[in-house]
Amino acid sequence: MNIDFKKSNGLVPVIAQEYGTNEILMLGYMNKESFDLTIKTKVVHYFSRTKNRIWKKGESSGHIQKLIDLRVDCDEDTILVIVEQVGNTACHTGAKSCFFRSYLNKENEKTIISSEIANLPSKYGNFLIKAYKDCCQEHLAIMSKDFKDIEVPLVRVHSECLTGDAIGSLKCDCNNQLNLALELISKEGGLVVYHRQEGRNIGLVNKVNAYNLQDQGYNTVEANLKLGFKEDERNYIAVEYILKDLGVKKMKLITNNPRKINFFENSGIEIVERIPAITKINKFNKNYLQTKKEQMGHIL
Ligand SMILES: Nc1nc2c(ncn2[C@@H]2O[C@H](COP(=O)(O)OP(=O)(O)OP(=O)(O)O)[C@@H](O)[C@H]2O)c(=O)[nH]1
Ligand SMILES: [Mg+2]
Ligand SMILES: [Zn+2]
Repeated sequence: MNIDFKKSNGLVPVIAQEYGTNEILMLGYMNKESFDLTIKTKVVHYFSRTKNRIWKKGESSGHIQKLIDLRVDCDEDTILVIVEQVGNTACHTGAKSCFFRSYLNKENEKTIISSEIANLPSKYGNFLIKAYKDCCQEHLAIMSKDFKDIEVPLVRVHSECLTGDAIGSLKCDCNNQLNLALELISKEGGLVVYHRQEGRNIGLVNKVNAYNLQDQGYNTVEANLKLGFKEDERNYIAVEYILKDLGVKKMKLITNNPRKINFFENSGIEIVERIPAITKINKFNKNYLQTKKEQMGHIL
């Protein structure tokens, strides 16, 4: 396989895509030298047209791109690099992807698509479900059958915790909170948004690395920071879209987290009441909950 560096005066466009999520992160250029450096070091080096020199992506921010695969297109004049994006940030603005704005849709608004509504009988009762897909994840809205008739429904926005929700991990309170929310909406009517931003949006691999650091004595906040993330990397853009799509104008939000409340206060959806999501403490999640209270401001 050859790469046609001659076609555009020694430079070839390079699309960077995140391994795992397939998210498009950025477009850059490579000359032969930066290409060779990338292959040799397994860290992506571009040729910066602005700086007019070889540019190791993340050289000053630390947000380097570890090379997982490099593909060449059919006529060998465009490169696709599949990368692990360190720090979850490819864009100099702090956004994950440089393509965070939409020209067709409202500025800064992400394009979100959705499914039809279907029935979901469950051990909690009979629900309706509707799935959504944004740039990065698929999410699920779980509604009680009478949801549309309730003026101020109970709403739980639950971030994905595979270890807790599916495996029953005792390190956190996620599984219990999810059960509590599903029981409540089944009884009183309402909605659970299952928000697939795993591990406060650092993803599963990074969360397990954070757990490894916690095994070594770091707390949940310190572990995130040590891995180069903020304590909480979540955003609720998709959730706001989902709530508005389902016609929620007022809600009783089930949460202990002041950040979630702040977000929705600026979204135009009124929080009429906060319903605490307090569940059983055990010896494995005691310190985790203590840290959330002391360092993340959770109302516990
Ligand atoms: N990075 C990281 N994420 C964690 C850890 N433990 C749990 N999580 C994630 O934390 C998130 C918890 O989600 P939620 O329960 O919806 O949010 P919350 O901040 O606890 O707020 P409320 O439960 O609403 O009070 C999930 O995405 C979990 O996967 C951890 O030690 N490190
Ligand atoms: Mg929680
Ligand atoms: Zn959890």
